[in-house]
Amino acid sequence: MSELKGARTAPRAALPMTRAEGRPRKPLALNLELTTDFLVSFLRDEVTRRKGFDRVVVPLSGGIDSAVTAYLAARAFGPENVHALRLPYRASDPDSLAHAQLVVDALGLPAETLDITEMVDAYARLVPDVTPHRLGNVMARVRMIVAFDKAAELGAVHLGTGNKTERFFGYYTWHDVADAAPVSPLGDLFKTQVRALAEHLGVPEAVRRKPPSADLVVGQSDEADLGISYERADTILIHHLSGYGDAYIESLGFSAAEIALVRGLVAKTHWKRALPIHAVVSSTAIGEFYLRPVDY
Ligand SMILES: Nc1ncnc2c1ncn2[C@@H]1O[C@H](COP(=O)(O)OP(=O)(O)OC[C@H]2O[C@@H]([n+]3cccc(C(=O)O)c3)[C@H](O)[C@@H]2O)[C@@H](O)[C@H]1O
Ligand SMILES: Nc1ncnc2c1ncn2[C@@H]1O[C@H](COP(=O)(O)OP(=O)(O)OP(=O)(O)O)[C@@H](O)[C@H]1O
Ligand SMILES: [Mg+2]
Repeated sequence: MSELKGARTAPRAALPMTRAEGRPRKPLALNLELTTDFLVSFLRDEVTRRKGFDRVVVPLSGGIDSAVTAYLAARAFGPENVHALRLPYRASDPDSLAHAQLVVDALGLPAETLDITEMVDAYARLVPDVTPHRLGNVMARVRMIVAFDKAAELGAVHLGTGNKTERFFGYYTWHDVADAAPVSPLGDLFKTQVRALAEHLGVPEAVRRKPPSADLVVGQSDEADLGISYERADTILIHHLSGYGDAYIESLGFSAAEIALVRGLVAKTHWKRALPIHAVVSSTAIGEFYLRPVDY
């Protein structure tokens, strides 16, 4: 894997084609072996070589994104160095715990369950009219607090699990456990690519087959919230991002309403993909004049 050592960008052969290279026939297809090698190498490079940690915490929900993250981490650091953290709330789907356990057992990970109900409900008592949507965001951010503290206890960093589809749709809680993580391996993979990778890595079928859910509000599912399936959304999204116009995307079998939905979700969430903004009042402003993007 020497050609991958130190690389932050996957070799070209792992990436789908862009418009400039001709019409992609299967634009979401990945070289799964090469992508796996790259992501394992990326994790070692970012966590160990650049940051000096050899253990990670993976908040494990029983869903496919955190399962794939755990599988990659187990290859990168060895299962004994991947601490699986299950963080149920009292209203969480019981399957979430059971499916997380399947991953723990399959990989042989050290695992821990910390119930976040008291933390979340303590806040809910302060704000009795809090809506389910807002309380869901509180849960997601409470998980972030716990993941950082667990990482501090273990001398580790926690891994983010966000994928590219949810990042482009702004379908996550800003600065939550999946977003505000030091290192994230899946952020440039569409959800359907994460599914393909999950099969390639041998993630248990029960985890791969169930409908994606944030599990923050009872009965919630990603595709119902978004109003479109990931299969259809990803194909529209990759063509939109590669510069194809509506007429061409419609010719692939998508409706004007679906295309408008996808374009609209991307357009209204640019702010979420950016870092918090600081006023600039000097010639020594961080990120403007003081540019040191990588710590060595
Ligand atoms: N234009 C703008 N520029 C800068 N900041 C802006 C802003 N608009 C809102 N904000 C701020 O951001 C807040 C809203 O954003 P945010 O707090 O993220 O919350 P919001 O976008 O309202 O909700 C997050 C959505 O993601 C879903 N989710 C969350 C976590 C995980 C998953 C999953 O798939 O697992 C899904 C969740 O169910 C919910 O539907 C506002 O309250 C405001 O403080
Ligand atoms: N109950 C939980 N325990 C531990 N971590 C959780 C829990 N719920 C959510 N998380 C963390 O938040 C992340 C975001 O949730 P999300 O639902 O997007 O991903 P997922 O559950 O792994 O996959 P899917 O999208 O298929 O449900 C998870 O990947 C996980 O890291
Ligand atoms: Mg989930």
